[in-house]
Amino acid sequence: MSDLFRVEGLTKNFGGLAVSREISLAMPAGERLALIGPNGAGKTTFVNLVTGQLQPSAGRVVLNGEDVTGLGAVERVRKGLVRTFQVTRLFSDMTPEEHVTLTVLQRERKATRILSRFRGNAEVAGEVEGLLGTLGLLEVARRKVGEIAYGQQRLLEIAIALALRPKVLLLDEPAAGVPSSDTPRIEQALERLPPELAVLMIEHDMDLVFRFAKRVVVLAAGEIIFKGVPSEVAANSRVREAYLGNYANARSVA
Ligand SMILES: Nc1ncnc2c1ncn2[C@@H]1O[C@H](COP(=O)(O)OP(=O)(O)OP(=O)(O)O)[C@@H](O)[C@H]1O
Repeated sequence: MSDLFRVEGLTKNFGGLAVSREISLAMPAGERLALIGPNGAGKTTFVNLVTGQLQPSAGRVVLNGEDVTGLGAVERVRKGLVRTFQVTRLFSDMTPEEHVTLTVLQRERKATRILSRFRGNAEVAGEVEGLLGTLGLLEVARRKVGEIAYGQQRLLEIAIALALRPKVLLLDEPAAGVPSSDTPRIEQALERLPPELAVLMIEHDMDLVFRFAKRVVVLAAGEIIFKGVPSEVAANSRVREAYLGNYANARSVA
């Protein structure tokens, strides 16, 4: 019962198609969990069910012992369930500093129309600087988002999510679309996430998954087919068959 977060029997049907089938898993504070699986396995649907973008056909989402299944996405964010998206949703004419400042003000329910008034607010500015620093974005804090590297844009999404003070953070493919030369930057930023935060990451980059995750959950056809530590996952025959075969063979993982 010490789990910070858990889902029980989470099920979603689209018409006759079962996209999530009785998914149950729990995360303690400080968790670093990777959710992997082939395209169409239902990973994004799962995140949508957790964060309230979708309502389940059956099952529960429980945060800090509270059943939040009936709550909408905004209420869940306020309770600490926060996500990033597979594709960036930023304003190209605004700077990282402005994005994060607006998010902090929104969280505090301050009027965001008067952003300029808060620029000089030391408390807000200090928090924003800390968040941008955690994600390695201080050097581009005042550049327009449209002018910074795509990898930095993905990191800014995480900074924005952190500005909402999550307890559970769901990262939907943080390295998707990022050139491989930039993935170390993403990896370093992920290492600096607050230790008490529970993080669930969907990712196809297996090197990143195996370096980041303490535990791995494998989804195939809407169902969990494996839960375990990274060293076990590559050796599991069901997982190799469903997903990892090519990766494991390429790396000679026994
Ligand atoms: N709104 C919807 N209506 C009907 N089917 C849907 C809907 N959303 C998703 N699906 C189907 O559910 C299945 C799971 O999709 P989902 O996007 O969750 O998979 P995924 O594991 O995130 O895939 P990817 O790795 O490609 O992002 C797919 O077959 C998809 O076509």
